[in-house]
Amino acid sequence: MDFKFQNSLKKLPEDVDVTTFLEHNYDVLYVSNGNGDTLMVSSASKELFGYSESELVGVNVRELERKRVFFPSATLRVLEHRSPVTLFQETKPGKRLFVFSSPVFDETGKIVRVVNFSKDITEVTELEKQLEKARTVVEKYRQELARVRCEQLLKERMMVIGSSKMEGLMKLVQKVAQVDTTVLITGESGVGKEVVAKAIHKLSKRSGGPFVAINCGAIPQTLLESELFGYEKGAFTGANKEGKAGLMEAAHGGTLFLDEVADLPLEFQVKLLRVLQERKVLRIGSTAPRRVDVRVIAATNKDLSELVTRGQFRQDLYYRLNVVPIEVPPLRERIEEIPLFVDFFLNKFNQKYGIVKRISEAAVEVLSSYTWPGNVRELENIIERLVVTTDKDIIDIGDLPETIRKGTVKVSTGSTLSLKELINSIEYEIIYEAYKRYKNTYAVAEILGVSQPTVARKLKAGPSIAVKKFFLKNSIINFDNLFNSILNFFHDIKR
Ligand SMILES: Nc1ncnc2c1ncn2[C@@H]1O[C@H](COP(=O)(O)OP(=O)(O)OP(=O)(O)O)[C@@H](O)[C@H]1O
Repeated sequence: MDFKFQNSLKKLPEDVDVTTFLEHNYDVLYVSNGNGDTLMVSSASKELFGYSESELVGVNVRELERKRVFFPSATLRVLEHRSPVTLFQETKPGKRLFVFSSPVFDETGKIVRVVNFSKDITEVTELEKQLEKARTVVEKYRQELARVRCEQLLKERMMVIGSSKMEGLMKLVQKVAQVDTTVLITGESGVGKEVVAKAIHKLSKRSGGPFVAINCGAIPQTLLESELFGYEKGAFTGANKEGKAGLMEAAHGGTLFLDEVADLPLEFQVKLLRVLQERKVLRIGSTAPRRVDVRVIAATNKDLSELVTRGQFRQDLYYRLNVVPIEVPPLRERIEEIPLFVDFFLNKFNQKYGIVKRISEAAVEVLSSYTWPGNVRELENIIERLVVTTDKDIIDIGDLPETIRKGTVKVSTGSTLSLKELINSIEYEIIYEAYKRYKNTYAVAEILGVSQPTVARKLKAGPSIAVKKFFLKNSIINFDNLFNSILNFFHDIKR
């Protein structure tokens, strides 16, 4: 009979590289007739199917599939679709085969043979499984390592993390540290944006590499390009004779921290964007770009999206930097951390100046009720000043600067609060303070001489929106501050 193989390769799905498959020798050849009866199996059949050639010849592949000698049967799929198939097959002795199966037609288009070439991939599959297991183990170790490193940060007392807000932030930091994505850290001045950037670097696989911080606002515009990208020898008058690598190259293998990124001039933003996209820098005066492997973390205390709207920051660069945004909350939103910070900085400056100063609980309490417009940096500066200037061993309330002792933040007389709203805010604060102490609206009602429903209603209503805005605007967070602020307010009015 005149058999001819269909020109089957052209009809295969594109992702199946059968040529490569056939070039690599197969382990078993299996031939059936157009009815699915086994005509011939090569000698590996005993090992791969659990049956010898003589046991299989004459048996129909439907029966063999039903008995799970092999499953699924490639021959049956070929008979069904009248075209070649490739599939993975499990066999009775637990082997896994990759099967390429093709029909053979006679002149009338009838399938007269189905030929299977099978490759034993059991070992490969086993290896893949082991690899997957190994990957899972590595991933577990990686996560564990990140956790240990994070603990280390705390143990080495590198940073204070003591509020639910900062704990949540650190969880995000641990996650982003594992991947090389660009991060944009936002937050008021002095909240610890650089500290967070350093933590990301420390927790990442780049921790062995450099951490290069650039204050984009502090470098004169004319020097930005040479500072960041470097220059070749003789690139411009006054340039170093040997040429110089820029900070970008200095950060190779590590992390580049672009602080105050909003201060970059627009023309320079285009150049930076190109470098970030291509990961290559071109030194001034050079024509050969150099590859740089850096992870970029940017920070700003400005609203970049607002600057984009105003056309002062390039939108494309904004998107490039704002892949993962992290917002560091101001110190007034994590006041529970203030005693930890006091302790942290006291230790730091005791060590720096080789002295042993302590601080009274009462002084810590006063420090904790101040609103810290300058955030952590302001608190740090004050502790340093106290350590250096206080004569006694124990720093007490009397040693604190007057502004902090009074707990006041200057209130501008341009306030829009009416007298009624001021009275409302005082009333609310009194009820709220009493409720904090007695934790019972009936007790509060009795002490303040009002009815319980009044207490409950006023507590539920809270201060008016105008009062809340007033509080925010003047950074008032507690009763002492409020009271002092209001006194100041009246004082200013009287003058
Ligand atoms: N969580 C923290 N633990 C310990 N020190 C901190 C922490 N946060 C901030 N600091 C300290 O406060 C000071 C200000 O922090 P940092 O420079 O990171 O703030 P920043 O937000 O980057 O400020 P800027 O907006 O001015 O660039 C630094 O001396 C830093 O060491």
